[in-house]
Amino acid sequence: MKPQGIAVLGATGSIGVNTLDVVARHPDRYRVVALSGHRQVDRLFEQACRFLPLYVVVADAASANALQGRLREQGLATEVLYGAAALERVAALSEVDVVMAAIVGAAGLPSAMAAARAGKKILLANKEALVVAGRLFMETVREHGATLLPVDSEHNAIFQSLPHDYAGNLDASGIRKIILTASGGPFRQHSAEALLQVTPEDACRHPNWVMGRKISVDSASLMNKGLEVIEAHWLFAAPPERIDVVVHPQSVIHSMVQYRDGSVLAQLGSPDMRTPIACALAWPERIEAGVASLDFFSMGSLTFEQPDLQRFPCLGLAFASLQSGGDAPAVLNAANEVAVAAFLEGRLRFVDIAKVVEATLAGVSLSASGTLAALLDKDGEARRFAANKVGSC
Ligand SMILES: NC(=O)C1=CN([C@@H]2O[C@H](COP(=O)(O)OP(=O)(O)OC[C@H]3O[C@@H](n4cnc5c(N)ncnc54)[C@H](OP(=O)(O)O)[C@@H]3O)[C@@H](O)[C@H]2O)C=CC1
Ligand SMILES: CC(=O)[C@@H](O)[C@H](O)COP(=O)(O)O
Ligand SMILES: [Mn+2]
Repeated sequence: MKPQGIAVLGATGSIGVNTLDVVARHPDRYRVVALSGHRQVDRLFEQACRFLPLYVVVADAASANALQGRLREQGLATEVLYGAAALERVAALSEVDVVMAAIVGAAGLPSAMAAARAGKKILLANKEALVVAGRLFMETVREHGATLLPVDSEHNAIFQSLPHDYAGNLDASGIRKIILTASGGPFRQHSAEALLQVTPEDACRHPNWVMGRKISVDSASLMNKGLEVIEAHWLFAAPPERIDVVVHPQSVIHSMVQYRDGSVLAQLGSPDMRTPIACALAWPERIEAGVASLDFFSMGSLTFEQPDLQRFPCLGLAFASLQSGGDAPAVLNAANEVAVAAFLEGRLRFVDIAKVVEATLAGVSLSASGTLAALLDKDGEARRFAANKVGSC
């Protein structure tokens, strides 16, 4: 069997590194064609030396020139490209069969769309692409015969728990509800007063998962779960009222599908992203991912709670934006990206993230607009509004 060509966009991040860990276990199956990073050029250099891609992509010309020189010194033929257009180019290369979309934030949308337009097999970690442009992204996937496989652990669990021939109709498949599990994050048991004092380091200390800083803060605010509700809506054609969120602090059950006859199918596993990555890479086959089996006897109990929307309003805001439809989720996402960046830089309190998002949803005019250009314009407008709001918090 000829190895499949893979482009890992966001290779230097948490998902990217885990993807390369799985890929390295299967040199007979996968050949790395392209890797991208943004600021972590040293890490990208090491990855290029190990995986010998045809192309690497970095943020700017200066980094590209420096990296090209270092790679030449090593005798490597890898070509270094830079900028957003280069990400779109490598996502559509004829040598690429599979694109891992693992850039964080709305910045990952154009390259994920390019992969869809080129009819690639897309392993989607970048949930923000679906939050910003879910309808358009799903239409593009269908129109160009691309294959979309969810990598986000909850959506991968749902994908595994759905009928294999699921065609986007819950009723036709006898499904009552999609049940997303949430760990509750590092502040699950914090009082409202304690939340006033938390730091970026506290927020990035997730109880179960090791992840990038932006998604870690989203998990702490429950915005991650809100983004995942919107992601599930588009991936599985599930209306908001058919999506439930259940807090499950152990992160062993990664999500569930409840059927009409009372059955609930779930996917369980250790909290290790190599499992959903390997599942998506090899589907419908199963490959070794380097993840140990669950040890049921040492696991202790699995528990469940209601999410608390008073202390964690971001989840409610995300549901409300999904109900509003149109560009409201894009506005929610843009405001959240601005607020989270400000929090991580020490310019905003944790509790003010939700306030900035709420004010932006109320302050920016919302519309039913559908084109990518209109959504990106709205994203820019929402970012400017949110940045002003951060300044006045
Ligand atoms: N981490 C996890 O376990 C999970 C992550 N996800 C989702 O996967 C995506 C990636 O998350 P994660 O790996 O944690 O994030 P990281 O912050 O660890 O990595 C992000 C990657 O994107 C690159 N990047 C950042 N900004 C830009 C930009 N403007 N243009 C191009 N590339 C950029 C980074 O480059 P560099 O580091 O070189 O600057 C890095 O390679 C997110 O959408 C997240 O929600 C979903 C489920 C689980
Ligand atoms: C690993 C993964 O998929 C993350 O999105 C994870 O789910 C975060 O956990 P919580 O948002 O449930 O805390
Ligand atoms: Mn998730």
